[in-house]
Amino acid sequence: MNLEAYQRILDDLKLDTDKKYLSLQMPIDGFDLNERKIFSHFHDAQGSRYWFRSKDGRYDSIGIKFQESIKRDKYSAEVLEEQKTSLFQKIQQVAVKDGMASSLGLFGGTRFDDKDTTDEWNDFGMVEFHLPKWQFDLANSELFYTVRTDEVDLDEILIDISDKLREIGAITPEPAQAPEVHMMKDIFPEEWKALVDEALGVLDDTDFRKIVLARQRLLTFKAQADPLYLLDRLNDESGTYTIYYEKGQSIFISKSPEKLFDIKDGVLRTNAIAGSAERTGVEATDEQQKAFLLNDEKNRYEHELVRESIVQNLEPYTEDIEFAEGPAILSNRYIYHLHTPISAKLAEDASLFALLDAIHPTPAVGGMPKDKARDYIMENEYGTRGLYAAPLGMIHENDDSEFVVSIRSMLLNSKSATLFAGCGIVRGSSSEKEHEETRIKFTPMLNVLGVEPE
Ligand SMILES: C=C(O[C@@H]1C=C(C(=O)O)C=C[C@H]1O)C(=O)O
Repeated sequence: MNLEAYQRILDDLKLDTDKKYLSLQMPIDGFDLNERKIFSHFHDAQGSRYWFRSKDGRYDSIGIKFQESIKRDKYSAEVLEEQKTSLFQKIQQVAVKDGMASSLGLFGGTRFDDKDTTDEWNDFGMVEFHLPKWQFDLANSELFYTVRTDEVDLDEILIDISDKLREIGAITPEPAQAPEVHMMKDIFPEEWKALVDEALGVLDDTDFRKIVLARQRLLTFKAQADPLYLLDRLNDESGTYTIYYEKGQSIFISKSPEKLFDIKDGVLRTNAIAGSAERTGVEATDEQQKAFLLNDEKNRYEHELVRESIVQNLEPYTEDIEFAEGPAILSNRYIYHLHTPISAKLAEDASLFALLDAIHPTPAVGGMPKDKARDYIMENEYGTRGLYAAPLGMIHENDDSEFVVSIRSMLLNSKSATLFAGCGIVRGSSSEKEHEETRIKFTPMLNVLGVEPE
């Protein structure tokens, strides 16, 4: 950080007082920062923080203190586009140096559906994207510091920021303790199996082809879980996304293997993921598991439904859709999936929020046909999905973006955690096997909580 050179840029800057915010972009490579130190330093901002790290490392972004948010109670692509445009218009963006790598982003997403609830999801709105005061881009070692133009002092700001960064860099946080589990139980396990059997009946009798049904496991703790412990544990599983999202009194966490889509320079990339087999950790067995998955008719059928449906949903917004003919194996720590990468060039007039609406929920987490499956889930599943299986991620002014399907996830409120896991029900599924598959899918979140899976 070359403070003198950056100060010269600010000395020449004309502060635009018509804008509400000034957002300064600066390198932070001279400071020894990580998520643990940053969260530890900003503990007072609990309830207004996020960490988002993508699978391929393009994003490793931490946001502290939401300054302003795009919010809606009902999803409307048009209104959200307008809100996004008008939020970015309120910001004077200044880079203290040329040629920096990243751009200011908003973090957030939507709930799975608009089921009206007054329950444990209350802290998270239907649609919310946040502009944080501090946005650390750890992937590129850059910081976006966003303040109100009527509060900024251009002579002091750089010194204040660098003092703060030095202070954060010097922190050695205490080792954090796992939450002590008081009770762990599955929510309505038998009723869930009965619901799967009922859904199988519906699949036989109608044009329904797939319904994804999720269930929950509840854990209670002796005391509230320590965010620093959870952050440490989130580093434990590579090859997945990391979402850690605090809002009000709640924390939502996901270790999803599944990208919804990303957009860079007008090209959209997504993938079909469906079809699962346990990864045991025993090499010979795991080779058999993979071979089984690649050749199993039910899993292949389920996978093709998902791929077909994604391609169909993308068609109105894209040109030149490309994907491989057959699926490959996606290996996660506890589970294998079938997956097919898909890419397409975005049409000139494609809108980000319209695309989001068109793609979500993919049949990997909703079903087919999409709208009927969503209604079936809303009416029949126990509880509310909220952010489980919902799209969460980062968006930018130019529509570059990345969204995750927030599965392998949980909600923490006060002294409890609710874990979510679902699986695709197609003709030929068995409620016992699906119950077992969802049990395996709880493992990543149990691992984050430091709880041995049974
Ligand atoms: C719905 C979940 O997982 C989804 C369902 C899958 C399946 O049924 O085979 C596989 C991967 C995910 O797309 C979940 O983990 O909760």
